[in-house]
Amino acid sequence: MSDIDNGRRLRAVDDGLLRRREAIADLGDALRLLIENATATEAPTEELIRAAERIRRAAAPLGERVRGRFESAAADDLLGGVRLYNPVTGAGSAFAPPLEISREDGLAVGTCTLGLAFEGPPSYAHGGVSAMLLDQMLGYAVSVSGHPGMTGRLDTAYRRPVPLHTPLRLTAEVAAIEGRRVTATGTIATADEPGEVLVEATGVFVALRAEQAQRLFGPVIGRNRESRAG
Ligand SMILES: CCCCCCCCCCCCCC(=O)SCCNC(=O)CCNC(=O)[C@H](O)C(C)(C)COP(=O)(O)OP(=O)(O)OC[C@H]1O[C@@H](n2cnc3c(N)ncnc32)[C@H](O)[C@@H]1OP(=O)(O)O
Repeated sequence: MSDIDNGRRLRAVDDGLLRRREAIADLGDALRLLIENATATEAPTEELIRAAERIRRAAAPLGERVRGRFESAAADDLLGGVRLYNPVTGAGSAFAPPLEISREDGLAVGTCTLGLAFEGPPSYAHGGVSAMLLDQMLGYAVSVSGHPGMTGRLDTAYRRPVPLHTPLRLTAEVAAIEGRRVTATGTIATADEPGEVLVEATGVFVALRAEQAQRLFGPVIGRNRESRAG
């Protein structure tokens, strides 16, 4: 195959991957709409019965070819940090708000709006959801600092309830690095009142020893390398 043919083939692969990622994000949007509407609905009972049938029919073809626990999604790039089904940030995840994270002057800043599916106390977010968002925020700050690790401890202080249907602003930053331990702190506030902290968290992330990483993730990383190569 000539270099030009090779280039065309590579571009076709890239276009195919891009198209698949867009399709996954679009399916994720549809699923999130479904979850929010199914949580908020006061439609007649007959409509609920019909909807359940239609949803089961729509789900069936997706279940015909599935991956197992140790296979990452074909459209993911594990080593490159692309995780389309991350339950907090993944565009393809039905559960994910999704939280969008970027970096602003060394600070990780996240934005999302929580719907009724995330309700704990009436009209406010479930406390576990706030902890999940902060775990991801802190984990992101720790990863981009170049010292990735797994959450060993996450302490959350719930100062005020987190309102649903309200744009939120989250922050996170690394506070200390001591050997394999990285401490990070983070907050949740509303976008309108970023100075009023609703929830704050401190997390300790522990870098894995090589032997630990191999034991926990060896099978997944091995398969990811194989699929990249082939
Ligand atoms: C650009 C790229 C962007 C990518 C973005 C990606 C974002 C991803 C975001 C993802 C976010 C989601 C992330 C998730 O959801 S991670 C999923 C949730 N976490 C887990 O499942 C972790 C389960 N636990 C373990 O695997 C082990 O216990 C770990 C790995 C944590 C420790 O292992 P191990 O037991 O072998 O450790 P060690 O005994 O050798 O101790 C080592 C050091 O660590 C200190 N220590 C240990 N435990 C704790 C503790 N609980 N509190 C405080 N400190 C602790 C210990 O004192 C010692 O310190 P020192 O004595 O050396 O000073």
